[in-house]
Amino acid sequence: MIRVRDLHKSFGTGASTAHVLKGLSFDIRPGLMTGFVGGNGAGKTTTMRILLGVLDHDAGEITVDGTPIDAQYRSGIGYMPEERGLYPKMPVLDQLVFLAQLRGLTVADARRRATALLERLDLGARAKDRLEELSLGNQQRAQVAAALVHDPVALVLDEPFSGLDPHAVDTTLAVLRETADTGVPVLFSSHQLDVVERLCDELVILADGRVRAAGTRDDLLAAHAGHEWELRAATDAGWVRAVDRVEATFLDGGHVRFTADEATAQAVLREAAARGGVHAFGPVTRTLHEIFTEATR
Ligand SMILES: Nc1ncnc2c1ncn2[C@@H]1O[C@H](COP(=O)(O)OP(=O)(O)OP(=O)(O)O)[C@@H](O)[C@H]1O
Repeated sequence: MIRVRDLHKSFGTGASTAHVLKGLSFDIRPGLMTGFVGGNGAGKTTTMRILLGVLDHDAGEITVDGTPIDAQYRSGIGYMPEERGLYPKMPVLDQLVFLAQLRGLTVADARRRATALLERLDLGARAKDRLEELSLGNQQRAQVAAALVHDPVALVLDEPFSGLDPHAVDTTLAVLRETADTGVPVLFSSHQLDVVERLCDELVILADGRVRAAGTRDDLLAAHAGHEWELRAATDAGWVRAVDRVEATFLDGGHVRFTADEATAQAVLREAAARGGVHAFGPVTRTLHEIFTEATR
């Protein structure tokens, strides 16, 4: 497991110092896909660069299975940087083979792995094309292949799904999922909450240099469930406002939303039934989008 603890990072000096990471802590578990989400400038790319060692941190600790991360482990990480980084003029297959060789694979193994990956990512037919001849979405897939080609010990991917059509998202996801299933920790950042919600096992929500919420989607939904209820009564529900330990958050005729503990909510339900009937009643379910908006406010 990769463990990030109390990470701090500032840019600049004196009055222009920007404290970007302010004690960031989270885990990237082996075999799971961890989605790293946060608004623009939250510190996702900075954190990933520190993980890869291309940027130093000011304080804090990163460990892998309990020991401080080192250059050897870092050299085995598959990284897809925000600024991308393949050569536009070089054929796709050739540069994947080159990258894999740089990471220690033999030419034969490099070629075998690169060819298989391109096939898996639906890019087999473009293997001999120069990168610049590919559409942006296909270039993106080639970047994913580049992060995977050397059989990485971990994956750190900055916005791997941006610009991909839904089919390409699914294809890429399947490849990443297979990699995670071999026990590799996978961290990917994304602005697309719907994509993250669908694709990742765990989420880390970042705001203002700190982790604001983390866990599985269900953990987050449960932790932020609050105690809000929705009642659709057959008759006017204005009386709910006067009930002890109840706070109405929305009221329109027989439709009311209110916060209350479970027992009080059940008492409201019984009262509504006695007053003329109930069409619907239940807890208000939150969306991940609402949780994200609240956590990053
Ligand atoms: N080399 C640098 N020098 C100065 N400031 C920097 C540097 N790199 C990042 N920053 C600042 O750090 C903050 C966090 O940036 P970072 O790129 O990590 O955010 P992010 O969460 O990846 O954002 P986005 O989603 O927009 O890519 C920003 O305010 C950015 O301007």
